[in-house]
Amino acid sequence: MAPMRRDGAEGEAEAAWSLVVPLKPLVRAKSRLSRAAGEDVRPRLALAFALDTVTAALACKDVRDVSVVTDDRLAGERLAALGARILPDTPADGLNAALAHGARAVRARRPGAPVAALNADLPALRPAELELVLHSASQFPRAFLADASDFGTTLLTATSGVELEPAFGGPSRARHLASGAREITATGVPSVRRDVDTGEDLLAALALGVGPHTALQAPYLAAGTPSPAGGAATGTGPQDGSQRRLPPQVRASGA
Ligand SMILES: Nc1nc2c(ncn2[C@@H]2O[C@H](COP(=O)(O)OP(=O)(O)OP(=O)(O)O)[C@@H](O)[C@H]2O)c(=O)[nH]1
Ligand SMILES: C=C(OP(=O)(O)O)C(=O)O
Repeated sequence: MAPMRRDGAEGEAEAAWSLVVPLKPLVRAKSRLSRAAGEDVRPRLALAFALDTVTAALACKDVRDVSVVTDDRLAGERLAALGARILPDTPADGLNAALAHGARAVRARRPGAPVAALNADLPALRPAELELVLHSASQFPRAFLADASDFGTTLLTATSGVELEPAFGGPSRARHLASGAREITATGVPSVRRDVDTGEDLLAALALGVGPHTALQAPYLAAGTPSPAGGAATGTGPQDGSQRRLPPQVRASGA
């Protein structure tokens, strides 16, 4: 008998990854973007990144479901409306505890689930690139994808029956390598590696093409953000209302 797809139809088998996305309360999120975004735009950008990340993840055909671990009420409501499951951050003990909690919750419902932790700050994420990465990951018990700087990690996976053992934060590429996870070396997946921590990162994401939520926020950057040409923008910051407009490249939804 042909395997069942997640929509109940018969067809080609697909890996059914459960994704766990951690998200800090927006009031604290993306603190390194304060200078570039200003304090009013920063939490809105953090939410926009998460909405675009989760929208793209849910559109990936190898993703069965997305659970977001967050205590943020607004983010929880908006992400739930997209179709994500919201889990409170009950450990309240930082990023890795939140991810381990999310992975446990996923497997409490679906014991054999392959699980992937995905950062919430990937506003340029494209479903087809995520699919490529998850396909590579499915060949190893644990695997990870380094971020665009080759310093951190944007995605960590554990196939059925394998513990996730998340070790995110700072130089997590080296930590995940040392833990025995296999590094995913697939090329052509820049959107999955493009996390956004700084104004420069945001410009790089805009150049790749961001999702619609981020595109709505990105034009209103504070004057401290470097210009796309590499020079510093002039101005005195958001306090005096001097903000710079950048033309974001919005990618088509689901592209
Ligand atoms: N649920 C949960 N998510 C977290 C926690 N700490 C970090 N995250 C999330 O984990 C990912 C990477 O986090 P960080 O780089 O530490 O924080 P950030 O908000 O992205 O950026 P900075 O404030 O500039 O460090 C982001 O998706 C965060 O929202 C936590 O304690 N609980
Ligand atoms: C937490 C991580 O990401 P960030 O660059 O957002 O700190 C990480 O790379 O492990």
